[in-house]
Formats: sequence, structure tokens, C-alpha cells
Amino acid sequence: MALATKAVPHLMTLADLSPGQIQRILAHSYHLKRTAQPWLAPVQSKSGNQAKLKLRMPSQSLFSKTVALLFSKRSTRTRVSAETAASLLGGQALFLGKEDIQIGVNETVRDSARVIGGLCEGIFARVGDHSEIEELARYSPVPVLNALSSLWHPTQVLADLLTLQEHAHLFDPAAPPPPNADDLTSQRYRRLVDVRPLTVAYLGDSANVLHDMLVTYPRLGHQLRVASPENAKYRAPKEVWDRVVQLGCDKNIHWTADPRDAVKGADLVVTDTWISMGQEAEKAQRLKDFEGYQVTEKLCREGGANPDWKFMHCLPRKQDEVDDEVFYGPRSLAFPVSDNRKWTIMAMFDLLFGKWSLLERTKEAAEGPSA
Ligand SMILES: NC(=O)OP(=O)(O)O
Repeated sequence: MALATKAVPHLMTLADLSPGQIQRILAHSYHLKRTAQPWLAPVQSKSGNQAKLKLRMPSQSLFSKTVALLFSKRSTRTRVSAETAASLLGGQALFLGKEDIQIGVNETVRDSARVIGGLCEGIFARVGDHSEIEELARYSPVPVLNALSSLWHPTQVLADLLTLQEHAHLFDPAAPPPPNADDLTSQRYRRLVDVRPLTVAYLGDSANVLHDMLVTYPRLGHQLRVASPENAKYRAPKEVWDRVVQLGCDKNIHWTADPRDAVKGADLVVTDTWISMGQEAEKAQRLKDFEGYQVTEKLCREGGANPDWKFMHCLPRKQDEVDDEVFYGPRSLAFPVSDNRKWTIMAMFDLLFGKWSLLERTKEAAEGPSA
């Protein structure tokens, strides 16, 4: 168990962070990416190996430490990012699937939190109902980070934001270009730049990824235009909307049932699966309810999106919500986003599990939100 005297920090949603703290995580993710990437390049010669010896090490704040990956649901990106990120930080990740351990079957969440937190230095948890991760955090002696719950998916939205900032030049020709091949192997890099304020359209179900967008994008200066069917089950639940209003984000969110209305003026179009894990029995009804919501060139042209609009998806993707032309086409940032899951999770592990400094107040945070 961590021998620390200050209150244990946890992170359930980006709503718990100020814009300054979010920007600090993004800048740190970019720094870790640029520092660690040259170490990952193949060693092709003796001189190449010697060049590596001159490289700076990324933070080793997890040296000798273990992060428990307490996952009760499937995962590709989040799990692989977590395991590889822990290794780069000098520590290890321990995958604990729901079939592997006693939690929820022979042991309560409360007791499991105390036991696992006594043996590991951080808990990255993917749960069903959000109340499960709240309970873990209540009883864990070490920090708990949300790897996805019924309400929130904070590490996904951090990867989305890092990708937008890295691709600022796609939205503003005056923004600096991305790093070239030499920059990527030499630890030489420019600072991460801000992306200009964007109009962002989201088409689909009101699920955990959108919820973290709702409490974050408006505070970073972006406008959100959301389309989901009229049915209340496809709209943000009260506990999410209360946070949206509390943070003043609702003023910059336009919500409609018409996907063409939502993409009007959009610089970026985002979607997610219409059938989340656990909703498989509702598939037929959901496919019917979301008819007309598939992201296509035609829909975005007819709705009046910015002709240079770009596309993002958290993955895994199905053809229902976006066609192949968009998903595999030049507008798509889906795979750069999945690459960035590793670097944003690495930053969170470093700041939350390694250093316990994530929630420290930045100068900006102390002065209040800027947007
Ligand atoms: N986007 C996302 O969370 O992917 P996984 O479910 O594969 O981790």
C-alpha cells in the first residue's frame, strides 16, 4: 500500500478537472509521447544503439510499482494502452478480469478495493454501473482511475483532445505542421499547440464518451451540436446533465433529433456505437431508432458541414454508424486517436498513480475556468 499522508486522489470524469488541469494532462501526454517514441524505434545498427544511449528516459514514476487493471468488460485499446504505458513508466500492469478474481462473486467491492489497493499502487477500473467505481474509490487506499463506466469515459476524451491539438493544422492553415520523421526519432519537438475553437457534431447515442465531451469541449472553447432520437433513453441522464449545467457547458450545446441539423457548420463529426456492451438484446430496436444517423459524405454535404470536416470515432466501429468511405477516408482521425490512448493513459498513470499530482491546482485552475 502507498505510504502517503495526503488524501487519495481519484478521477471519475473530466468534469472533476479544471480546463487548466486538462490542458496540463494533454501537454504532459505529448511530452511523454515525444520522449518515449524514440525508445520504441527498432535498433538497426551499432551506431543506432549508441544514439539511443543519449536519449532521455521518460518518467519512471511507476518503477517497482503495479497498477491493477480491474476490468469487468471487454477492452482492446484501453487494456493494451494501459499495459504498455505502465511498462514505459518502469512499472507493470496486472490484468484482473471478472472471471479471474473474487470481486462481486465471493467478495464485496468494498473488501476487494481494500485488498487490491493494499497490494497495488493504482487501480484502473472498467465497470458496468458507475456506482461500482464510486464504491471502489470510496474504499481504495490508492488512486482509482475510471477506464469506462456506464456514465463516463474520461481517458477516451483525453485521447480525442490530444489528437485534435496535434492536428491543429488541419483546421487552421496557420497552425504549425506536425513533427517530421527526424523529430519522431530524436526527441526534438515543438510544444503542443492549441486547436482553434471548433464546431463539433456528435451523432448517436448519449453514452459515456459523449458525456465526457459534454462537460469538457465547451469549457475548452468548442461548440457542440448533438443529434440523438427524441426518446429519453438516448438523451443524457440527469446526473450527467446536472454536471453539464453546473459547469456552464449547456450554453454551448445544441441538441436536436435531426442529424442534418447537427452537422451544420461542423468542423468535426464524431460518432460512437449505437449498441454499447450489455445492450446487445436491444440491437434490432436501436438499429431502427438510429436510422438516418449513419455518418456519410452525403449526410454531411446535405447538412452543411464545413467542406473540410474531419471525423473521429472511439472504436470499436461498426458500419451502422459510419460508412467505409468516411471511416477509411482522408477525413478520418480514428486511428491516430487509438494511438493516442497510450500516451494519455501514460500521462494519467504518471500524474495520478506515480506522483499523486494530477489534482494539484494549476495557476489557471486557481483563477477559475477560462471558458
Ligand atoms: N475506445 C475504447 O475504450 O476501446 P476498448 O473498449 O477496446 O478499450
